[in-house]
Amino acid sequence: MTVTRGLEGVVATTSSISSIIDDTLTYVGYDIDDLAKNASFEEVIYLLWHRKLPNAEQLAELKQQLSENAALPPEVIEHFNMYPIQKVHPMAALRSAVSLLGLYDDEADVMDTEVNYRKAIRLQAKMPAIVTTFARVRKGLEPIAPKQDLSYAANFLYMLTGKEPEKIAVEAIDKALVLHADHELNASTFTARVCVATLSDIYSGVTAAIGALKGPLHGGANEAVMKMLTEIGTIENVEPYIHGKLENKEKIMGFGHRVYRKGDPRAKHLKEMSKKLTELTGEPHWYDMSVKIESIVTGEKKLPPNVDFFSASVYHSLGVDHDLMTPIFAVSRVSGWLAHILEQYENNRLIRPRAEYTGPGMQKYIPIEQRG
Ligand SMILES: CC(=O)SCCNC(=O)CCNC(=O)[C@H](O)C(C)(C)COP(=O)(O)OP(=O)(O)OC[C@H]1O[C@@H](n2cnc3c(N)ncnc32)[C@H](O)[C@@H]1OP(=O)(O)O
Ligand SMILES: O=C([O-])CC(=O)C(=O)O
Repeated sequence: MTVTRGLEGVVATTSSISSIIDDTLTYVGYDIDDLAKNASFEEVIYLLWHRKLPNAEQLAELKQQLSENAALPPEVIEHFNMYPIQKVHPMAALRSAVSLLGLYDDEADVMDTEVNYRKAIRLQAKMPAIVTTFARVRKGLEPIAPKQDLSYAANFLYMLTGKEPEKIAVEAIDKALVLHADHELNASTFTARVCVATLSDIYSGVTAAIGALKGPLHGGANEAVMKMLTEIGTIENVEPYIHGKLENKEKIMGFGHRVYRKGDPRAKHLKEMSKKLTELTGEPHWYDMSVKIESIVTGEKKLPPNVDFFSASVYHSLGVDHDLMTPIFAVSRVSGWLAHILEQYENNRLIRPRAEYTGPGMQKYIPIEQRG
């Protein structure tokens, strides 16, 4: 048996959703740079789910479906009061809430292409309300119902703050959602596909994927980057802090990638946004510190920043609580998970690799009274 640890380089499926070839990321053949500049998140959802950009009518229909389905069932809102919400990480709350949503969807276990598409809309639509309701309830604030006439990104900010968001904030969130929407067979997407390849339901697949995204080696890295920036505190402290970590063989969060070698094409967009937003908020030190960290880590370890590195200072500048950074990633990535889940159902085969056994050889059962 040949063991490929971490399945590095293993091609486990075909997919027509997104590709990473020679450090270029495309969604259905559209370069991420093109989409980041021009597309709205709703257009990207449509693209990932239908493999084509929507025309005006199709986009309007999707937007309407998303806003009609954006509100949470009262049972899901109430459940946030049923556990020690102050101690719970929002990713754990999101994971549980998505699982709970499945209990209130009469079609949760219906395996039919059209029904699965309807479930995808319902789930995508509700993700912002889950995150923002949790964020408000834990502060003792009333949840805010979604507004029908707002875009997906604007509604997220509106439900979070209760105020009509500024244009620049909406544009920043919208672009971040576009940039995070899909990424070939990353760990959380693979998790979703493994789960539904048993012909389990969409809610189970997305619940499992949220669990995988939560870890700091994957989506959880953006929150870890902000924690690092906060610990560093000043530009003068960057060098001793980063050198200390590298000397201790500790990882610098937000750097490195399993697939990209020269660099993550999404990072430059977030870097640009970080510069602009940190200047606007009068806190340019977050950007300056990030750039200095980047120059040390790329210089000494040859590791470029990934999507999570500059997104930390972007979200911080938008006033987002630091532990909501990974949930925002999930609000975007659920579009990719759902595209992959639907693709998996279309041409399913159980995903079941092998393990090379390294435990003891054949042993004979020993009755408990004879064991040492
Ligand atoms: C959305 C996303 O998921 S993007 C990734 C987000 N995750 C992070 O930012 C966490 C930090 N980065 C990492 O842990 C890794 O680079 C990963 C998990 C992204 C990729 O991991 P892998 O492909 O398995 O690489 P692996 O962890 O084996 O690292 C290879 C070598 O580079 C080093 N390395 C990799 N990333 C880093 C880092 N961020 N800081 C310092 N060294 C690093 C490792 O220590 C290892 O060195 P060694 O060969 O001397 O032991
Ligand atoms: O592809 C990966 O391994 C991780 C990543 O960048 C993502 O999921 O966006």
